[in-house]
Amino acid sequence: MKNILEKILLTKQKEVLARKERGLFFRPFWDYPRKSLEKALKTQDFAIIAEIKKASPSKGLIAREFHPKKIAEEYENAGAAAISCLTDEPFFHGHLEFLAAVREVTKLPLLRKDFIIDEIQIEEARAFGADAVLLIVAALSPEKLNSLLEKTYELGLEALVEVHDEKELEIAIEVGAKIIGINNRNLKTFEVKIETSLALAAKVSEEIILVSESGIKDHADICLLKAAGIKAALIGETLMRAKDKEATLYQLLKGQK
Ligand SMILES: O=P(O)(O)OC[C@@H](O)[C@@H](O)c1c[nH]c2ccccc12
Repeated sequence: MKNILEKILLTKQKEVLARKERGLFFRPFWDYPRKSLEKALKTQDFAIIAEIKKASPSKGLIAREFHPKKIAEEYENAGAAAISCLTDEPFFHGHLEFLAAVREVTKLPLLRKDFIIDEIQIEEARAFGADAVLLIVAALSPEKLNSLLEKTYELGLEALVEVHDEKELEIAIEVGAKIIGINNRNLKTFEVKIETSLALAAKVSEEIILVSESGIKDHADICLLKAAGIKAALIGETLMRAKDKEATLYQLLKGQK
């Protein structure tokens, strides 16, 4: 039996091949002023990257009503530092067009959240309005990670490099990642443990920006992260399920209404 990450990556390889056969089509959109994710994460006391995600393999359908532009506006009004938008179609019900739609309404840095295995997906990310891309260490050889990172910088984008354990963290540091996401969710088993972030944070030097990802549900979680010296979190489900996203984001940060 293949684990879910292996399944997703197989599907992704087919997607990339098909895209290459069709050729890239560019939207007429390219000189949008890029926003720095790094800067946005540094300027707040605790920064939240708010995620737009309709469904996931671990949770199924998360949001029945789904209007990416409206959600992006709510996130920006609520004081999110940046927005992450899922573009994977088969497993997360995302779309590249959601990214472009969100770009039209937000000035916040925008992250393309997908399983990136090929340079062409970074060109797409830029073409559809992203400022940054996610690169998952578990999905790539160190050589491929390196070349994707180079491509990212060459296109004027930034990368959130995702790790889940100490070995992956070492690789991320080795390739010079400036922003490292620690995924609390094991992509092979779906198990979520915030302790993953707490334990790995101690091994990272101050110049690197750490983002704790997945399973963050309340202010108590954020207090734990802060105590471990982590200054940013990527939050999807908790916000996507909230009727009042503004109030929920405020509660996450402040612990009260
Ligand atoms: O919805 P959550 O538990 O708050 O998690 C958000 C984010 O961390 C998660 O969507 C994620 C982390 N890494 C990924 C890689 C691909 C797709 C999705 C993800």
